[in-house]
Amino acid sequence: MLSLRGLDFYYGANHALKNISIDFPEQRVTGLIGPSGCGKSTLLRVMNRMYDLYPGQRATGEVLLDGQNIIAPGTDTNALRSRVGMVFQKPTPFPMSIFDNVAFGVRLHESLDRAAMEARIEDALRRVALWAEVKDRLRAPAAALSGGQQQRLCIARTIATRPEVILLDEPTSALDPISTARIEELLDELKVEFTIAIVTHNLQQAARCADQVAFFYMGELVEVAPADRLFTAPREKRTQDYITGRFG
Ligand SMILES: Nc1ncnc2c1ncn2[C@@H]1O[C@H](COP(=O)(O)OP(=O)(O)OP(=O)(O)O)[C@@H](O)[C@H]1O
Repeated sequence: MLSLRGLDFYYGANHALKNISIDFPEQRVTGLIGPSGCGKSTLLRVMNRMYDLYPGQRATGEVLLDGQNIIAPGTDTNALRSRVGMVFQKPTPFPMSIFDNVAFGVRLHESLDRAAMEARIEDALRRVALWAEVKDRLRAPAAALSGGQQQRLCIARTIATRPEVILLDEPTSALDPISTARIEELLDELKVEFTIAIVTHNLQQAARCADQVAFFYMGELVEVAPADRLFTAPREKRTQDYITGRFG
C-alpha cells in the first residue's frame, strides 16, 4: 500500500503541492487528472524521489510505502526506484539492444545467471505483449521499434525489476489509438500484480482505466473518488467544471 500524508512539495519558493493526503490501493489503478500545471507530474516525481537529483527541490510530510516514509533521510533511493518504477510520456528506450533495455534495471539490483536473466526478460516481454514481435531480434537496437512498441518495451523494463508500484506519466499521449488501446489493456492486466498510478489528460482514458480518480487543481487535491462516481456525480464544483470542460 502506498499512502501520502500531508505532503507538501516546493520548487524553490514555488509551493507546487499543498498538503496532499491520498491512498493508492494495491491492485488498483489510480488516475491523476487536472489542468496543466496543477502538480500531477510533480506528484509522480515525489513518489520515486526523482526530485533528489535537483537542488532547491524539497518535499515535507509522508510518502508511506509499506509503512515506511520514503521521503525521510536515509532512504536508499536506488533500492526505492526498483520498488517504484516510472514510465514517461515519450518512450525513452536506452541506446542499446531490446534485450539490454529490459535487463538494465535487473542487472543493477540482482545478479541472475544467464538462464534466469533470459527467463526474466522473456517474462517481462510476454507480459507487455511484445514477445512475439521481438523474440527473433532481441539483439537489435531498441530504437528500431515503433513508438508503441518502444513504450511497451519501457513498461517491460519497468516491470522486469519486479516493482511494487508503477507510475506512468501520460504514457499514451505520443501514441496512435491502436497502441493506446494496447497499453490500456496492459494496465488492466498488470494491476493484478502492481499498484498503478497514471497521469492522463484524457478523461475517457481515466474513466476506462482507473478504479479511482484524483482531481488536482493548483497544487491541491480537490477530490478523490471511484472513477464512476467522480465522473457522474462529483462532489466539488471545481471537479464538475473541469470534467464538463468549463476550464482547463
Ligand atoms: N523544474 C521546475 N522548477 C520550477 N517550477 C516547476 C518545475 N517543474 C514544474 N514546476 C511548477 O510546478 C507546478 C506543477 O507542475 P507539474 O509539471 O507537476 O504540473 P502538471 O499537472 O503535471 O502539468 P502538465 O499537465 O502540463 O504536465 C507548476 O506551477 C509548474 O510551473
